[in-house]
Amino acid sequence: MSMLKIGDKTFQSRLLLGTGKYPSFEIQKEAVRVSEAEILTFAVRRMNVFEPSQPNFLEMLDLSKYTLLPNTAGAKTAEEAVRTAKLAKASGLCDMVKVEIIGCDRSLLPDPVETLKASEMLLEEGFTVLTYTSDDVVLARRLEELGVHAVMPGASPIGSGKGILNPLNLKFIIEQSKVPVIIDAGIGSPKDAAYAMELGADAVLLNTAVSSAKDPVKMAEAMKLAIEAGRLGFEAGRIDERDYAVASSPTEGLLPT
Ligand SMILES: CC(=O)[C@@H](O)[C@H](O)COP(=O)(O)O
Repeated sequence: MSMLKIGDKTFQSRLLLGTGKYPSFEIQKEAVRVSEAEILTFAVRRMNVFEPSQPNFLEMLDLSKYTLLPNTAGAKTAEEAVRTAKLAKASGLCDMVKVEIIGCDRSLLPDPVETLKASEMLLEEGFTVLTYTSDDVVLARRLEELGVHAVMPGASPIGSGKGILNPLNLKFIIEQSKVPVIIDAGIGSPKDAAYAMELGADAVLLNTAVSSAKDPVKMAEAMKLAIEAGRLGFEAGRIDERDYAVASSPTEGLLPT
């Protein structure tokens, strides 16, 4: 299977894992292990990164094995997002950042205007920028034109588990993009993850589907396998769909009955 390239980094795994809402750090650690994810995202403002007295999941990991992807969750404006990203960089975490600026408290959908602005500001500051966006095709193109290193359109609202609501928009975004497209948010089950990959996505970022599953460790493995299967299927090239049947066995040269 081909590798995933984001900015100047390459990855074997096409699963990016969020780090919130696990029942315990032990279960989370095991889920991360079996998922074989190499990129872990976490909300800078929720991780006790700057509070040494508080428990911090990152302390439990061998960080040399992972690329950390700090995200700006909690920011409502471009300026707040930039401040958060700079804080993460100053602490030596990573110069990659996931721009996440929520514009609606109920749907948790991103604010397109602030998202575009923050992405531009962070690119100017030299960050490797991965931007969480809605499945808006034109906005995804504008982000790519700015120079972001990956676009991350949502499948459906964060934590909803509704899966892919608009496959056509995702297909358009994938077709037009020269940077990686990472389907982010709303994945509910392995079938959604496989579908995203079969559409041609470069990777999937998910959190709730694993962390809140009855058995997060099993689900982490299921997601890993689904993403691998979906990618392989995409690379193999699926058959065309047709309305009428075509016999699977040859119809010529049959023995007389
Ligand atoms: C962890 C993270 O970055 C989330 O904001 C992300 O969008 C995942 O969404 P789900 O929890 O729906 O997978």
